[in-house]
Amino acid sequence: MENSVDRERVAAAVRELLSAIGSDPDSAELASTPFRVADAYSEFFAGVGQDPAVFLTDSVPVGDDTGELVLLRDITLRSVCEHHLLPFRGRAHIAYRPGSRVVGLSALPRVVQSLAARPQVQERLGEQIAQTLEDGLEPRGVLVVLEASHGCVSDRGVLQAEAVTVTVASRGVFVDPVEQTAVFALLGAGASRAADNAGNTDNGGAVS
Ligand SMILES: Nc1nc2c(ncn2[C@@H]2O[C@H](COP(=O)(O)OP(=O)(O)OP(=O)(O)O)[C@@H](O)[C@H]2O)c(=O)[nH]1
Ligand SMILES: [Zn+2]
Repeated sequence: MENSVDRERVAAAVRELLSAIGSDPDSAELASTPFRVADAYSEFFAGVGQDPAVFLTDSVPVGDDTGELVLLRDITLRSVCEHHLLPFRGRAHIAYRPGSRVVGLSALPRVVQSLAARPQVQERLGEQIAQTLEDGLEPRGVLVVLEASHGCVSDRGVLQAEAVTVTVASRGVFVDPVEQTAVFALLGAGASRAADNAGNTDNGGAVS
């Protein structure tokens, strides 16, 4: 997949950043840093300009007797907050009840990874994952639970190293809090935090 990150420009910006903080970008110790950071940014922002729908094109029809819950829990989540360009990381849980189509399980983490690899806020990321699945699979319902620790909350500012942000995004049948509860029960302890924070709207709740 094409990567839109311009490594040369990132490296030049990092040289400028190093100068701005009073370091010498030409010192032997920092000589490789600009391109190392550029390589890291190429990973962090590989999803910019990508269409995550491409990962759902191989969905397959299923019979009429489906519609029962599919849950892929504990998907590794790594993104970058758009406010501070610091990482936030944790887990994504995706539940859906199929309509007439299901998708290979690996497609779900690929959608997460694509949408996470761009400057994000957690609430929008969850909503975008839910909407991508809604549009691509036309399921009876989708529920996306994200749990993440934010570097900008843990390592600077309020310095809350233990704080975990839980967000919920729902579509279709999972807008109903009763339907959500069944998924939270399967998710166990992490899910009870989600349930506490979910509220009863289709946009879910968020606590930083
Ligand atoms: N809702 C939400 N807020 C976020 C997310 N990531 C970071 N933030 C918050 O965005 C806010 C940015 O606030 P600002 O006042 O503009 O920035 P700041 O002065 O660095 O804020 P502090 O972190 O409080 O020092 C902070 O409260 C962050 O905790 C996110 O994914 N969702
Ligand atoms: Zn931040």
